[in-house]
Amino acid sequence: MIRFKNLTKRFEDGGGIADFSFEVEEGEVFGLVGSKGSGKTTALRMLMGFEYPTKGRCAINGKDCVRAASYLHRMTGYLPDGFSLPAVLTGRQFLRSNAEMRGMRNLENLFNTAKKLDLNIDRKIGDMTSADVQKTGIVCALMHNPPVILLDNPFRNLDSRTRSVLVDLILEEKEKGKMVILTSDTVDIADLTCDRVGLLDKGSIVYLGDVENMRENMYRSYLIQFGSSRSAMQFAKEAFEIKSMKDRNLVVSVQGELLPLVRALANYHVTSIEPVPLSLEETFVHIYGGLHAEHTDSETGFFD
Ligand SMILES: Nc1ncnc2c1ncn2[C@@H]1O[C@H](COP(=O)(O)OP(=O)(O)OP(=O)(O)O)[C@@H](O)[C@H]1O
Repeated sequence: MIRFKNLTKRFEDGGGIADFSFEVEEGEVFGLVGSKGSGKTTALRMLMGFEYPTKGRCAINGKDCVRAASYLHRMTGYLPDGFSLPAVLTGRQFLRSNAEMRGMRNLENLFNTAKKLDLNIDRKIGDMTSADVQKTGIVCALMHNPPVILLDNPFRNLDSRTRSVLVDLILEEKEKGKMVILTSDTVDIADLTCDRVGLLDKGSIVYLGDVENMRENMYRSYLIQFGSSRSAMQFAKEAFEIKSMKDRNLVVSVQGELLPLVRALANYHVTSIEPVPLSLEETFVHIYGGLHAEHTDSETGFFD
């Protein structure tokens, strides 16, 4: 189990994290979601023992993350955010040297993961695209089959096809009983992969709970194109929240269940429906405003 107990880190610039207290179990994918500078990287670096807590502690399987850092590194796969790799090495050379450092003999998992991600490991890292560098980092984090997986912004730089491969890889790890924490600055990624999420705002967890629960309460908006502007105007009179209207296009918002919207649309000639992504701010307003947080320490006012 990964355990945060009142974990607090305060940097000189006032940033950091405040009073994290939660647990992540085996077979669970936990998402830390927040905007830039909200403390996601700090939380993972503290699990790696790279930063000393100002207060509180974090532990993995009962072992303190600072005191037992080198022991814990052996059982952890860590993908840092915005890392750089040695440009002169090929992917294969880099991954092999990491495998050697870990004392790995069987490289099957390394090659399989690279293959799933469609990564050519024989290219020089200096000649790789940013997506391939990210894939190399992901292979490095997963290749030794670690029970603990910490992925900082893992979907960064990846195209939509690779994103869905990575979602499958993460879900496979979960099925194997791994403990996974990943970070994201968008809720949709967490929605696809995580069992639970913690929404971070300025270093504090403002909402912690099941993705299922978040999804039920989540607002979603759809851009709906009708066959004619007359149909669009007719639909606008139905009992749905219309965010905007232009010619035969409506942006409609719904909370939770989609079925009522789908049922109502069945009576109209609709030519296309596209989801409109919510900004993190909108998500915060709807989720934080609409739900009682299971745990929130923002009122401790550490950063005040
Ligand atoms: N080593 C450090 N020294 C000083 N301040 C730091 C350090 N690491 C992080 N901070 C500060 O802590 C805050 C949180 O940073 P952090 O990198 O954890 O946020 P983040 O949510 O991961 O952001 P991003 O999405 O940009 O990666 C920021 O205000 C940052 O300036």
